[in-house]
Amino acid sequence: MSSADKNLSVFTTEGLPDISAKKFAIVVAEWNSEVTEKLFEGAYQTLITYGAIAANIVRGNVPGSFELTLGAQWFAQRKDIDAVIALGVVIQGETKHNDYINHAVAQGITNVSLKTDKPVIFGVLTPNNMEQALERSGGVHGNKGDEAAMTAIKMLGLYSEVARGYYL
Ligand SMILES: Nc1c(NC[C@H](O)[C@H](O)[C@H](O)CO)[nH]c(=O)[nH]c1=O
Ligand SMILES: CC(=O)[C@@H](O)COP(=O)(O)O
Repeated sequence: MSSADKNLSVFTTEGLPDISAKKFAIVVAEWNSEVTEKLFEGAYQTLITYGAIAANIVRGNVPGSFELTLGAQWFAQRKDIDAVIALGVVIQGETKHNDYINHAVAQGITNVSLKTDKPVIFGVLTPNNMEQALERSGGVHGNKGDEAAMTAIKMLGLYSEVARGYYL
């Protein structure tokens, strides 16, 4: 299923955990900031809508999506941070540069998540053009930022269930 078949801002919300005491870091790439700001707004608002406290949401900017990995790691290593959301937009250019960035960030974010044992969410759009980016940042296909925030919330819920022996 692609974003065209599933609106990124529509998700199931039953059984979400209480996140009022959870602390989130949102790392935002400055490249294509007209789009990444929309991703940030979506992620921030979704966290607030589902119970996060504004004072428990911190933001850090990085120059480009390639730097999201290290930025995310700096936050994820902090004891007080429960989940990190990495937001970026890598638009296809004339060369394969975008492929290198995309694969590095996807793998890098995965590594940070596993290394720190915390949800580190891949909120990176990899569109062919700006039109596709806008469609996925509050346009016809919803907002990847909303989806990224909801993913963080759901992963925290699963973690707390597993830690409490819910699945034994
Ligand atoms: N072209 C895009 C970039 N490029 C910059 C890199 O992410 C990186 O900052 C640079 O290579 C220095 O390490 N970044 C994006 O987020 N989006 C792009 O479309
Ligand atoms: C992410 C990109 O593709 C861009 O920075 C590079 O564009 P190009 O491949 O046209 O050099």
